[in-house]
Amino acid sequence: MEEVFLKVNKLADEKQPSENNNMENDEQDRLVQNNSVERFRPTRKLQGSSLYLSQAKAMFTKRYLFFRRRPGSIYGQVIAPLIYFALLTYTSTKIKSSTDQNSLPINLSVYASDGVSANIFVEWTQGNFTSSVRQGISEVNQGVSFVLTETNDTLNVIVEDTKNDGLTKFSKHNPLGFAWNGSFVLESKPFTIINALFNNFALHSPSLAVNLADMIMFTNSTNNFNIYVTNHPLPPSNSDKLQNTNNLNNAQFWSTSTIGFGIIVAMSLVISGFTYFLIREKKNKAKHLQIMSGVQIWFYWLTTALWDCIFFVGAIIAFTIIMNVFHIKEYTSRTDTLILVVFMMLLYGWPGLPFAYTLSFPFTNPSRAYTLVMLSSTFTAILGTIIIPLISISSKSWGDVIEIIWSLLFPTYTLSSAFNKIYNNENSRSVCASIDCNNTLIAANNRGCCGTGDRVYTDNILGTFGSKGVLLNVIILILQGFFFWFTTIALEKGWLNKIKLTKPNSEQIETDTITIEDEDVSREREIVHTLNENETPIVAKDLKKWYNDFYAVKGLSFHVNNGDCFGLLGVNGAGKTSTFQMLTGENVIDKGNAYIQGFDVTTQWRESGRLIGYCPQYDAFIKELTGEEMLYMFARIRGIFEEDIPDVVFSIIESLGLTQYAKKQIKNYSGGNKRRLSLGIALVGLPEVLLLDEPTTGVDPKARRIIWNVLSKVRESGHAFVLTSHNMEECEALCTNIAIMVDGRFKCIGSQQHIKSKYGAGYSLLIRVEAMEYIEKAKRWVQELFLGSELKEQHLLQLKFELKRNDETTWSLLFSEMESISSELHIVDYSLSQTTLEQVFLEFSKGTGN
Ligand SMILES: Nc1ncnc2c1ncn2[C@@H]1O[C@H](COP(=O)(O)OP(=O)(O)OP(=O)(O)O)[C@@H](O)[C@H]1O
Repeated sequence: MEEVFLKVNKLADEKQPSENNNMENDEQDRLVQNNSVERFRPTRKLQGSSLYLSQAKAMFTKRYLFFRRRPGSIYGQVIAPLIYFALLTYTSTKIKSSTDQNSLPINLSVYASDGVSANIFVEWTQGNFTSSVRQGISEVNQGVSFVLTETNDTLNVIVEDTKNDGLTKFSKHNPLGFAWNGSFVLESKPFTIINALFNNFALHSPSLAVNLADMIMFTNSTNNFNIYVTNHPLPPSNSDKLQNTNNLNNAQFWSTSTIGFGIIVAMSLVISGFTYFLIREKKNKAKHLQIMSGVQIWFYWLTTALWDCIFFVGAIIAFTIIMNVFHIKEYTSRTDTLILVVFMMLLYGWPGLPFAYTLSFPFTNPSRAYTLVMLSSTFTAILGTIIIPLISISSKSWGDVIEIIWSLLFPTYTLSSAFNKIYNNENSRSVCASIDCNNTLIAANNRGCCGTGDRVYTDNILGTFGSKGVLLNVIILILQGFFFWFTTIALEKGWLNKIKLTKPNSEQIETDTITIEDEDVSREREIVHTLNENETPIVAKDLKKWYNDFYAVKGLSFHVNNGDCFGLLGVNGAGKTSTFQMLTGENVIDKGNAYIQGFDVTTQWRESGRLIGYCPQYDAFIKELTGEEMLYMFARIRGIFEEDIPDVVFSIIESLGLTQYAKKQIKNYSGGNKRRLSLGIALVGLPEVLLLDEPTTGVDPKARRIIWNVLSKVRESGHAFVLTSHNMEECEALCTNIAIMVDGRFKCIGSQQHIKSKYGAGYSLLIRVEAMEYIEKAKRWVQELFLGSELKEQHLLQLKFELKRNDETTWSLLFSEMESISSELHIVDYSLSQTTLEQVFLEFSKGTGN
């Protein structure tokens, strides 16, 4: 079937040469054949600072391309924080604080609106009382439309009108009433009594009622003057303003807090964005591959932090501009305060970045990490901002203690607390600036501004502890920085894993090692113990691995020489990938040891990693990059000269048949093309040793053959490699030595021929009959003709037998016997072959549940 597939593929390519490929099929095959694998490895390599520069270029290009091609990260890390901060800063400017208020004329104008006149009740009117009321009101309410309603039962009228109009509408237009209460003469002086009634819906209606009552009285006696009433509150005193900044019920407090909240949320958004890329790279093992390929751990984190700093500083510049645009004078009007604000924000980056890095370690889902880091940072800081002042109200000392603890735990709270202190200090300073402290009387009454020891603000906020200065905040931020960088390094180095690692007890290990072993496997173990690790490219000595209590790899020993390909075969879950991961340093070797070109993998996995081209089972890509960009990145990491990179990358792309996909983003690649690219990454710079974990899974037969050609050439050029594959044909084509692994152990080891001869029954016979009715007869006849033969498989019309080898059996005899029965048994076709690797493999995997 595979041959048919290849033929059809060729025909299709001939018919549509330009659609599927830029090159003719044969031309590509020729190129692959002729393309020397030595082109993968230029003769010169960068060293020292040039290598670091090249790797820095790789690291920054990767981040830049990822950022450019993911609009979501631009929104999350740039636009959202800016919008949020701008909105909250704007809101803070709208919160009214204690300032001078405008004067308010006390007259009827507010009651005559919406085309309705203000209504004044006139009760028990006598003589010209009504006209006096009208005149008195008119005098001081020029241009205001009002009507008078005469009644002897005001209460009843009000009740009825309120019922009809509703309380609000009634109250808006019925502010007052005046009742004639008689006039009399007392001690020859005339007295007139008027009752002024007011609707207490409005605060100023009593003063309006009294004023108009006076006007009505004056109208009766004289016409010479009017009384106009205005309500103009006194400006708030300085002590009012100073109290306001610390008063939970006051607008000033909330104005400060609003900006504090703005900083908390905006900064939380910025730093939580730093986790996203890190988790993606860690999860898909692209980070491990980069570190294996030559990026030092410290350099990886340095370049990561530098890239994040670019964003961080950009965000700070934008926040500063926003504060200036909205004229938050407490932060912006004095240059040294503005510098302090910027300094505090910059200082926050010292713990803020590693805080996000530390929190990124437990996560595997980048989006979830982004949300949780953002929420935890925001929530803890806002909680502190609200709860700590409340505690301080009941107990100042407890408030101070909790503030220090909270600040130590959460950098975002520490920053927000510093912002509040700066705001309050500057606000107090500007209040005090209007007080004349040279006047001893004023100074004595304003010790908060004019005193020395007990002043409400400080000129040296950066150097002051306590509620007035930010020195404690600065110290805490610096300490936090050291702490969170330490936790980042500890998690990266896996120090915590070492503490919690549980191993099976030594008794169990011994029992596991002492099981009966194949003699070839034992011999290989002895060889490995005697050979010189410095002269053998790959040596594995009694490798053991367990995952908690599960013993996955049980003491593997093997070695691979230059020019050899060691095939690691095994059923799913046999422990192949775990073995690879131990060889590459991705997984800790729990017992035993491995050496790559003499480097001890347990202690020098980064050094040994540089000599390994690793094609992992998973796709360790940054899928927003193109295949070509990915190869460029690894070429830079491996220290290939910039001028040599195009040729290296081009020859790899060409050899693996990836030309037409090279400039496409990896996220659009098919599974097979991703595998090809993974292999391409392993081939960059052609390291001494190749570890290839199922490099052709999912690759079509034609591309598989292209890959085999390349790998054969790599092997012939003297490189050593280990290959795992579930494709036996692939192992037969490429491997010089093979081991079959079952349940964490080698069941056999040796050359292909040795394994086939030792474990294979002899020959394999495959026949296909014309119809189902001939099946039973065919089974009987074959087993009678070839004594000891065994039926291994039956699929529809196809039967597969294993024939026993003996001294007399020859190929000619087998064929002549088959020819003699083929027409009698209605055999359509048959094939005879030596026992294949696959059959040996199937024998070993019996009973493994696979
Ligand atoms: N991180 C892990 N934690 C717990 N068990 C694990 C872990 N990784 C692997 N295992 C277990 O160890 C055993 C060996 O796994 P491994 O991936 O090495 O097998 P494999 O031979 O590579 O399989 P496959 O052919 O499917 O890739 C399996 O039983 C697997 O479930």
